[in-house]
Amino acid sequence: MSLRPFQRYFALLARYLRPQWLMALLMALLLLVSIGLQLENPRILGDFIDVTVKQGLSQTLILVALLFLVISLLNQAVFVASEYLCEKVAWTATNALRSDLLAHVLTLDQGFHKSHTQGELLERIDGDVNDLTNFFSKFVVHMLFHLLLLIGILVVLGSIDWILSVSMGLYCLLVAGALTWMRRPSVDRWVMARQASSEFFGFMGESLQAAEDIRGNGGLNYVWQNFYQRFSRWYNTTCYAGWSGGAPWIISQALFTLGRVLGLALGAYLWSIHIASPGTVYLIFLYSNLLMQPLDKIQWQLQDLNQSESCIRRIDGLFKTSSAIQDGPGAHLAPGALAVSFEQVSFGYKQDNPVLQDVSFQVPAGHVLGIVGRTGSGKTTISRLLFRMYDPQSGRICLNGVPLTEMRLKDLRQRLSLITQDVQLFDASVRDNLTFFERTISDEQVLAVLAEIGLWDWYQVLPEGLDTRLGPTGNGLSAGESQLLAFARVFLTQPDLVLLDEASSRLDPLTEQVIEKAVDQLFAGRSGIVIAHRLATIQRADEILVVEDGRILEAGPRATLAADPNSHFARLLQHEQGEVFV
Ligand SMILES: Nc1ncnc2c1ncn2[C@@H]1O[C@H](COP(=O)(O)OP(=O)(O)OP(=O)(O)O)[C@@H](O)[C@H]1O
Repeated sequence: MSLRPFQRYFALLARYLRPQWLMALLMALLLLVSIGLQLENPRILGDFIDVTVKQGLSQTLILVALLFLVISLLNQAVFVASEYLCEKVAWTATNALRSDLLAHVLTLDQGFHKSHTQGELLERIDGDVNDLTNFFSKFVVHMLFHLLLLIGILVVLGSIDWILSVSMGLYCLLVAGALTWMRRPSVDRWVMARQASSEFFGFMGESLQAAEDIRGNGGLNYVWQNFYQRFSRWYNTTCYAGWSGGAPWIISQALFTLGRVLGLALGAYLWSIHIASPGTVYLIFLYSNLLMQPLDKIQWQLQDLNQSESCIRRIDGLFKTSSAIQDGPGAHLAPGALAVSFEQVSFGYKQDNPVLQDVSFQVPAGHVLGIVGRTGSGKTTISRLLFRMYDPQSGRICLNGVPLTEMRLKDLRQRLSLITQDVQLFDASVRDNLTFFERTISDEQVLAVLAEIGLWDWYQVLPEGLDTRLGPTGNGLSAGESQLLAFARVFLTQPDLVLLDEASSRLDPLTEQVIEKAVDQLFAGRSGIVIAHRLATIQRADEILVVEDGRILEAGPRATLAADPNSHFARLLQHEQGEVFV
């Protein structure tokens, strides 16, 4: 049998139990005490029988009975204390593992996140770890506890007669071998069951998120059908994995019965050759019975390990998934407005499906670039590349002449801000939603920004001011108000390059006018990129880029292009009446 899975288990255990070594030590001590007490009680019972046979009812008998009671009570108290410690150790370890997994998943690139549903990731971060609770607490402790108990029983049996410990020891080896051999096949079945559960939760997450659209578009039947199919698959694979553990259980019960018979037979044999008294024969029977307890528990733990192993494999796999976007060495960018350059950039979300081809343009520091183009022409992709959500397949992108790949991701993203039409709000206070949990931003700064962008009236009716909770996904805010909050965030972070991707698309003309003034202030002393369908929203742009099918159709200073009647941009302007879409 390969030792690799065990190396994996112990690496994981060592990593998450080491910080709690004191608690784990205490747990081990209680364990030893409990073993001692469990081994002592049958001895007392044996003495009780021998005293009864020799002396009949006597004071010694009462003392022996009282001792038996005290030790039983003590054993229960030790058991409760050790269970408490097990739970504590397990929760601390699994919580640390959960946060490490979450931190790792958050560093993974956009490509990874687009190819996994939120529900699936939740199940992998929480569901898989949840199933390891027993592994972290009971597995080690119980395996250790029951192995020690098993050794203790064999030693005690050896103290009666060596034949007892040798024969029962051989029997234990036989049972352990059989259980290990039967354990392997069901691991893969548990992996399938875990995958089916991730897919089920992935689907549920997606459906709940889109509940409004599904109801509105009559898609309930589709949801029910899929719910049923995925749930059936989860149920069937879990049952299949569970049943595959049934055969080892039945065989182990048969082996345990064999062990009890062996104990009785050995006791009878020793009694027949006058080595054992009736009390000792009973003692041998009790210890043989007691031997079944560690064997049974070890068997159950090995069953549980099947499930744990499937989770450990998946957790391992997640940890081994690395981001396609690697952090740069940390090139420094001078403070102030940033110049942007795209140099022959080509990119596709899939290798053989180019979305941008040979795109080159420059935005001098402090200038604003307007990007226009038809739906699906690649405008948003340009902003994603600038944020290094993805890396281009060829060409390079620079800020102030420094390639993005040379910069630390954190430094890069601190210098840029992006507002899109999809504003992500959190179930947190208005303050936290605006400052993105940054405590160094004062309330005065927040209030000044709210007044500046026309949200003062909205703020004044908030029941608890900045402490008002917005509720899940910004409950209670209109789409336009959410977009205004996104503007407020950017005002507070003071970036050096601002990207607006259809940022004012959900605002009414009056609110847009208010925001426009604020945006003029925002662009002062900064560089900007504005992606827009409505030409009116790129009035302030210095340069214009017209994109079509992932290529640059036209580029140049806005004034020059507007003045050239042959330019594509001028033709678009000529056709613009009110709201004309490009
Ligand atoms: N995550 C993704 N995975 C695969 N293909 C994508 C992904 N995002 C966008 N695309 C595809 O890339 C192309 C360009 O998309 P992009 O969002 O950049 O266009 P756009 O010009 O911003 O469109 P719109 O004006 O509608 O926002 C489209 O064909 C789109 O289907």
